[in-house]
Amino acid sequence: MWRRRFTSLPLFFSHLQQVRRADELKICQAFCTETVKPPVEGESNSGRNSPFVAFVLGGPGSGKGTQCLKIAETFGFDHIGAGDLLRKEMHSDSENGAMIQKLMKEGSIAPSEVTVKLIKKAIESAENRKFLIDGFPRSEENRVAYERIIGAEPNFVLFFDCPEEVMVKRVLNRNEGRVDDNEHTVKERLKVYKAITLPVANHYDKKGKLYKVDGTGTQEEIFERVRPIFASLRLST
Ligand SMILES: Nc1ncnc2c1ncn2[C@@H]1O[C@H](COP(=O)(O)OP(=O)(O)O)[C@@H](O)[C@H]1O
Ligand SMILES: O=c1ccn([C@@H]2O[C@H](COP(=O)(O)OP(=O)(O)O)[C@@H](O)[C@H]2O)c(=O)[nH]1
Ligand SMILES: [Mg+2]
Repeated sequence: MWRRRFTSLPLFFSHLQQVRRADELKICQAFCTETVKPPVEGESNSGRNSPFVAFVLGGPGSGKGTQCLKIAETFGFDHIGAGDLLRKEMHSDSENGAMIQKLMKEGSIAPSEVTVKLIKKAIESAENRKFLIDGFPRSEENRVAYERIIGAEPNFVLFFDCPEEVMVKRVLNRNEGRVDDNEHTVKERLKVYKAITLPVANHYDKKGKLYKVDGTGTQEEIFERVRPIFASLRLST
């Protein structure tokens, strides 16, 4: 049976030397509380086998993908990049391909049912039961759709806090041939992020599930801020 346990609280706090007291309280709440919503019949995978899920949020270029790779490698999580799933769908023969490309170019958000369906499929097809869901939910509508279809809230939410000018610089230097890595789209994406995605972070903050990490500095420096959070998890099957 899949169960979550948060053990060794003293060890956990000793790891968090650089973390402010308020954040310690938040992360403690994050690991100690969990609300599981009643699932919609036939749509949910919640229950005894529900996976351990961390949403990873932050603006465009805040370093979500980069840090997820490190977390996945170090702590054995599967990394589900919502944007990566949509790009894969866009490059396939899917009926949604053209629509996704248009939305990405505009910096808009894809319909929830499309993204949640892709995420659900990725979760269900994995052997792993620990997931980082990177870049999702991007709107309150995304969040509600996920919680309804998956039938559970995330266990906690990691949030990379980064100044706009740093994020823009990183995006414009990303050089991965993405349709949205240009000055016009990044400006649109920042507007969408502030108006539509930040309320999702605020929602989880109010529930004590948000863990905010300073997203500035080198990749290694940032990972050293992230490491204690995951090092303190005690998951058992
Ligand atoms: N700490 C960092 N310092 C400098 N560049 C970074 C840092 N973290 C990531 N990058 C680079 O910035 C770009 C955006 O990072 P990425 O992880 O894709 O961010 P996000 O997924 O949040 O959009 C990538 O080219 C990445 O290599
Ligand atoms: O849940 C999601 C995730 C991504 N996107 C779209 O995909 C783009 C790129 O997302 P990604 O997470 O790859 O971008 P990042 O923040 O990593 O730069 C976003 O601007 C949206 O257009 C979306 O619609 N829903
Ligand atoms: Mg990314």
